[in-house]
Amino acid sequence: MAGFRIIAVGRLRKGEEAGLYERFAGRLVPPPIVTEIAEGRGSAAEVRRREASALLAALPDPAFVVALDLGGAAPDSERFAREVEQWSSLGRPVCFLIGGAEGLDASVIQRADRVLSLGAMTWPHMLARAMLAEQLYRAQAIRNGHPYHKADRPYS
Ligand SMILES: C[S@@+](CC[C@H](N)C(=O)[O-])C[C@H]1O[C@@H](n2cnc3c(N)ncnc32)[C@H](O)[C@@H]1O
Repeated sequence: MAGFRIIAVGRLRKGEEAGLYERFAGRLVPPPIVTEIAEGRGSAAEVRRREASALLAALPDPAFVVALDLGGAAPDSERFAREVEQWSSLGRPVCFLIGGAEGLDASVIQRADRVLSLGAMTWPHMLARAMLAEQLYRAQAIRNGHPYHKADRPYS
């Protein structure tokens, strides 16, 4: 399967979030390519707009864009694994976009082919990056029948 790209606002500094991200991203074959966008300045709307221009400019052509946003659909892990496989079969670079403290601008949501929620709670963007890496690794485990994913728990 071709690799994923993560285009995210902010710099992941050495620390616990980076360790968590590396733990899962390092198990992905191939590991994701990460592009980091500088945090915008100004009012919340300006920040979103500036970050949106940089995020959209960083997209390769013809990207399949998955925007991480609270307003998106929240599939379970098995469904996410199936979707990831389907997106990967399109022959387009699959790019996950993660916003900064002010969230993603409407223009990014409009450009997205899919808007993905990690649940109804708001997570810090660096944690969202690590959680995305974990779910991509889980999707890989589901696809490969690896025991990392215990499909029947907690019900069996
Ligand atoms: C601190 S959050 C932004 C919060 C902002 N007030 C909003 O409502 O979008 C930073 C980024 O992390 C990601 N994020 C945080 N929680 C998320 C969730 N539950 N689902 C999907 N993405 C999330 C999104 O990309 C978001 O733009």
